[in-house]
Amino acid sequence: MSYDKELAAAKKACSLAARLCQKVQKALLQSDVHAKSDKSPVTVADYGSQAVVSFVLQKELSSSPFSLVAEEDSGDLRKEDGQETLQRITKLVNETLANGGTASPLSDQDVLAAIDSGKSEGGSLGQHWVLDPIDGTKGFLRGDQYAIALGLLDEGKVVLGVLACPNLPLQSLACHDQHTIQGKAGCLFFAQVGTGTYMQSLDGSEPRKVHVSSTENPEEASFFESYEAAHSMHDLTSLIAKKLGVKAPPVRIDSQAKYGALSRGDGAIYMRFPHRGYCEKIWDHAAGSVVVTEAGGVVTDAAGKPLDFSRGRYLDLDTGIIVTNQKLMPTLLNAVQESLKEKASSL
Ligand SMILES: Nc1ncnc2c1ncn2[C@@H]1O[C@H](COP(=O)(O)O)[C@@H](OP(=O)(O)O)[C@H]1O
Ligand SMILES: [Mg+2]
Ligand SMILES: [Mg+2]
Ligand SMILES: [Mg+2]
Repeated sequence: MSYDKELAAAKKACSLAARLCQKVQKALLQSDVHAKSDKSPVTVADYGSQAVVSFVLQKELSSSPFSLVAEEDSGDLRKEDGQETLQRITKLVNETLANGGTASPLSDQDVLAAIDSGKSEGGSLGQHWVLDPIDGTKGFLRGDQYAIALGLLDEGKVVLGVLACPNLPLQSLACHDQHTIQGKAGCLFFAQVGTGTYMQSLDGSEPRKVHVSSTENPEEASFFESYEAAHSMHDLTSLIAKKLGVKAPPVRIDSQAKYGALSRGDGAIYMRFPHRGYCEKIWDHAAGSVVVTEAGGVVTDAAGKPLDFSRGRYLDLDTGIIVTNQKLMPTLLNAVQESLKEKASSL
């Protein structure tokens, strides 16, 4: 089965959403940042990006039934003190759609409806789009890495993924000082199951096929992890890296830009170990995982099991997520399990 039509719509939707985000990041005002009920930040760009992607997908694929599992909802925008923010979002969405050649101005109500079409529960039957309108909101607020991440589930499996990374340079991160990483145009990664992973610049250069690093020697491998220590245990990853003999310091960047960078071989390993009690969401990994696996990589939980995207909005795992190439995976898995045991026995 080919998903060419869906892929074309997904690329268009993410590229437009990326433009909206770039505009907001340039002019970021403190008043555009709000705290959600779980205290995590959300900006007008998170909402605007979700509305743009949802609207473009529905317009481009109007003949197919539409189901979207997305991070944000419009609850706070419907409150009395959300009206001004909503108007700003509507204006941004309309400007972005008009610049992208998609006319028909949306009302505030249309924007609320577009955002709320992301309330699907997903699951193992039929097709569901999975969207993180801005993954790495904390990175976005710092002026660092973030991604618009869109995947498609078919019968519980991720069959396509698009990652728009507006601040990721086209050249390898290995050539950059990680504190000054900023790309001019940004990157668009896309993968369809069975056909490989491609990368192009967000302003539309010719796509090129990408592959994960082929290194078999963990000493030569560098590894990615979250910038935010609250999102992943940096002490545990440092123990694992030491066991593996990894020489390079960790590359800490926000968002699924890590999966994109790994898919083109900028580094060979990505490790993510949330603190106790955190439950991973499918939109934080759906697009990234297919981008990496189609580039020849492997994504598993810390027990070596593949990620199961068919169980609803959450991934049913509590230990962590590890990503690398096929040759390094057994060595990485060993080091992970030994380190987890050591950590448990030292508590
Ligand atoms: N305590 C926690 N542990 C692990 N992940 C967390 C977390 N709090 C938030 N996150 C997730 O980490 C994502 C960012 O990933 P990274 O750490 O790789 O930059 C966030 O996505 P959003 O920014 O879309 O909310 C959020 O879903
Ligand atoms: Mg968030
Ligand atoms: Mg996210
Ligand atoms: Mg997000």
